[in-house]
Amino acid sequence: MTRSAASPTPGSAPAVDLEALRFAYERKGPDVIDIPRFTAAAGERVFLKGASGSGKSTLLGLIAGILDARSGAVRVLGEDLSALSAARRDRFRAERLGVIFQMFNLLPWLPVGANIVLPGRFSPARRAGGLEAEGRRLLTRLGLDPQAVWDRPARALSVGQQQRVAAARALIGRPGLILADEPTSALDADSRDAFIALLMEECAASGAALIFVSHDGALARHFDRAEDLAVLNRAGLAEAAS
Ligand SMILES: Nc1ncnc2c1ncn2[C@@H]1O[C@H](COP(=O)(O)OP(=O)(O)OP(=O)(O)O)[C@@H](O)[C@H]1O
Repeated sequence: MTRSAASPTPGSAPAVDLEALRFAYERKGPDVIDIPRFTAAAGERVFLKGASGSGKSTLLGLIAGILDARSGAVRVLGEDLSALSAARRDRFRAERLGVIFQMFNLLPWLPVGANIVLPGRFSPARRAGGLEAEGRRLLTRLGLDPQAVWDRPARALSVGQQQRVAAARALIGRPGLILADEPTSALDADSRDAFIALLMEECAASGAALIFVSHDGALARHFDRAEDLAVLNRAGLAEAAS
């Protein structure tokens, strides 16, 4: 289901470059991920389709440096993650990646605005420019009124609104790569299409690559390229999951 690929910026490292990547949750357990090769060019927006349990969140965890590969290479924005300590990987993630993960929810007791500008606390690189102005601009673009929500605790928003706040937080400070794990699951079809269109525009404007995973193949048409995890991942979890 490969579509036309975006042209990479000449001379820039791929956003993601996986080679002979294998991962298991248990030391002697079966592979959950077995991907011979996967690359996403700088600035490329890639859709990864996979059934529930096919390894989507696990793969994003490996690309984000949250999980350690059993073997193989995970290169992200030119950095070989296996060569970094866990602490350096955490810093790399804070400085260079934007994540919209099911498991990385907002801090519920913090106001929306504080959640959005949080990446700037951990990374000088993402502090450049007016963080608050940029956060308010992103919220507006994502269909939320900053006046109304900036000072409200995140937990007071609906799940769909919280997903949009998480998107603004991921985009702030122009990270080189955005990882998104089913960020539209709480949205109706119209809001979902609008959300994806805006996410794509914001990634294009900031030059960020995007890896977006979902079980919903209908979303593939929005992206530069679409891949099926059942084909990419030889661990063969998809049959078991479907
Ligand atoms: N912490 C864990 N420990 C052990 N096995 C796990 C763990 N997390 C996931 N798995 C297993 O790894 C496989 C892939 O899970 P993963 O969460 O990556 O799938 P997914 O495609 O993201 O699923 P979903 O769409 O339902 O979120 C599944 O068989 C799952 O049971």
